[in-house]
Amino acid sequence: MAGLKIENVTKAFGTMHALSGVSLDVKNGEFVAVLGPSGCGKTTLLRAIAGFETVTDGQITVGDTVMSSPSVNVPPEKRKVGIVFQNYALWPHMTVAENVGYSLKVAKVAKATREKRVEDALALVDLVGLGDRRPANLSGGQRQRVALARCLVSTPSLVLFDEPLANLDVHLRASMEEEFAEFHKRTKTTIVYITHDQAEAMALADRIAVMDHGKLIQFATPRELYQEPRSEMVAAFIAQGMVLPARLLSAPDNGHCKVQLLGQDAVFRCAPDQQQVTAAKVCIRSSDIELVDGGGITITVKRVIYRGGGARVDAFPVSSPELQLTFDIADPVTLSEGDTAHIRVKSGWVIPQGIRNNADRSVWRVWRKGPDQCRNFRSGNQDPARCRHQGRRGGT
Ligand SMILES: Nc1ncnc2c1ncn2[C@@H]1O[C@H](COP(=O)(O)OP(=O)(O)OP(=O)(O)O)[C@@H](O)[C@H]1O
Repeated sequence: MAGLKIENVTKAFGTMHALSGVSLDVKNGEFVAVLGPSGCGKTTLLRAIAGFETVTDGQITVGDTVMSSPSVNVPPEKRKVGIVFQNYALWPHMTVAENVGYSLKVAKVAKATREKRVEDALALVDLVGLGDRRPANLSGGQRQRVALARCLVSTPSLVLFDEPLANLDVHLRASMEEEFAEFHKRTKTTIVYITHDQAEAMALADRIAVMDHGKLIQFATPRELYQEPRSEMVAAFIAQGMVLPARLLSAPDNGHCKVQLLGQDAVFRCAPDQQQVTAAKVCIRSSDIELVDGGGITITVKRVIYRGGGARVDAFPVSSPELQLTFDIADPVTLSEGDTAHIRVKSGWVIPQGIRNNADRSVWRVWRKGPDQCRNFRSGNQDPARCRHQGRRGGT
């Protein structure tokens, strides 16, 4: 197995930049998920790593070998990169063993060696004894494992998964998730796993690369993405965090800042180098909200959905009806639509404002691109802090 280094990769289709300055360092044996909304560039990145797409700029290295750059393009079959596709792509007229051993047969590997390697690959994915079956006589999960064995048989340097569970029903997905996790633990294969399903990415990956509009927004562990999102996009995308405006009342002290949120003072977690800005954005999770008898933030309940054991409540603060708050309450559920209630926000995270790494820099570009340079072209909001720092900050 080998590591993968993606340095400043850009891929343009005419004037359309499917990838813009993407950098990722995947360690040998690491499981990295690439996550993002539809059209963010996941498939283009996978195709560039596999060699199906050239790069316009930047460099892709597997182990010590440069595979892609504007002047180098190692063909896919010479990259030793295995791919597991969403639709399995198995030959229906071949047995499982024939499917798995096909590439070795084409490469004219001797029969005895071929059989041994097929057997070993089937053992790796727990399919011993099923070599004589045809794909039609396998379950969806077993077919996906045959596809994985087929890619492992040629001892790849790394394996790319292209939304491998997208075609499976919800129960099978859960059990395949477990199997992939177990497979990775056992074999320490370097894996790049493309998905738009964040639960899947969170469950499987050592680190997750969150992409948006062709850019890498944050590359971090699942826990860090959840607890310390470095941008509004990541905060809102991961586990549907609530992004709310707040006032920052103090400089960071031991990883915490005083904030004023919806008229209430609170102490939230913040980056140690959080800048002193007046207009901050904070991210809170439903578990950060608790009902209180009185005082706190007054809310109006918009919707209550019973979920067994309790309910999910959508509400808005009376002082800022344009905002939405979502939280869970346990049985017995006493709230209903139109009720007034009071909540307290126990904790939260101040979304950092500043640039510390490549992923953050790409967010900054988002801010600079609007007709007004201090306007976020996605949210349409203006941020005075961005305007103030604009003269100092680089990045285009
Ligand atoms: N060959 C191409 N020619 C022109 N534009 C392309 C081409 N391939 C991809 N794109 C564009 O590049 C952007 C990124 O596409 P890509 O397929 O990589 O996104 P994705 O994140 O995989 O999306 P999805 O999750 O929907 O598959 C999209 O806007 C897409 O239309």
